[in-house]
Amino acid sequence: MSARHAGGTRAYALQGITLAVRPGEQLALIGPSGAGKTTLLATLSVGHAPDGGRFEAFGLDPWRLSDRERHKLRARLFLAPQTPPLPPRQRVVTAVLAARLPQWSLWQALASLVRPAEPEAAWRALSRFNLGDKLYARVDRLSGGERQRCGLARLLLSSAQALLVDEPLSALDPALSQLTLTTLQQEAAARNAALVCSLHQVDLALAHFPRIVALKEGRIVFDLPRDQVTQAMIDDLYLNEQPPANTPHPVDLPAKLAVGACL
Ligand SMILES: Nc1ncnc2c1ncn2[C@@H]1O[C@H](COP(=O)(O)OP(=O)(O)OP(=O)(O)O)[C@@H](O)[C@H]1O
Repeated sequence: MSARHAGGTRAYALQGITLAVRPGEQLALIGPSGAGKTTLLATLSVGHAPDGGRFEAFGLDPWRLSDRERHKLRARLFLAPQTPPLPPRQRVVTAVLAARLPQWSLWQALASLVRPAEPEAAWRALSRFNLGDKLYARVDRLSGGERQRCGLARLLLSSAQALLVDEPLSALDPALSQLTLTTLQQEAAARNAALVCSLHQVDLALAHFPRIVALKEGRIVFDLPRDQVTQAMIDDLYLNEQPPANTPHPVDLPAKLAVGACL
């Protein structure tokens, strides 16, 4: 399977990806910035159409389904983006309960905007991420890490069977990082859901996940059980990710940059 983005150069963001994830399986996606982790998660969650090859979710090709059927299929997958799209003026309780929308009738959904339908369920989900005290806080008053966990609490309230999580720890301290990964893994195990989690923290990926998939420049570099991943493989994956020893002098700038052309 391959994928590219509409804008920019139309270069492939993913190329020749072969990946099968079984129910209940837990894997970490690692790789340098720009490797294609977010694009892969968006493709797996049926948010981004592949540009070639074959892709199936739960045995169905989502892009051959009707809009209605594809919508139904999407409810079986939950993508937790790195920055959750939470309406700023909403209360946390309402934002978290939005995960229930696919399970509610229109009237239940509208009524819940006025009076939250299941505040206890939202509180339980938030508490698992140590955020129960923010139940009635406004979303735009949360810190970055609190927003991130609020987005993950939504995942707990969904009924998805595939949990796709993009860099859940980017705004969290070490203790909360451990709690967050443990909670996600317990939840996935409890519902026998697949868990695919992109991480920049290679040590945590290796400590928590039995299968490690490494991406670089849109391709899978390795897909191995963690005990077969060596330090040399990791070093190689992140090779060239260090800042250059000599920052280019302004006179070396390409002509386009020098005149500020950005179109
Ligand atoms: N909306 C977009 N339009 C055009 N190109 C994009 C878009 N989103 C991502 N890309 C490009 O696709 C490639 C893969 O990006 P992607 O965000 O999937 O990488 P990533 O591994 O998640 O990176 P990071 O770790 O920095 O989040 C990059 O070259 C990026 O510049």
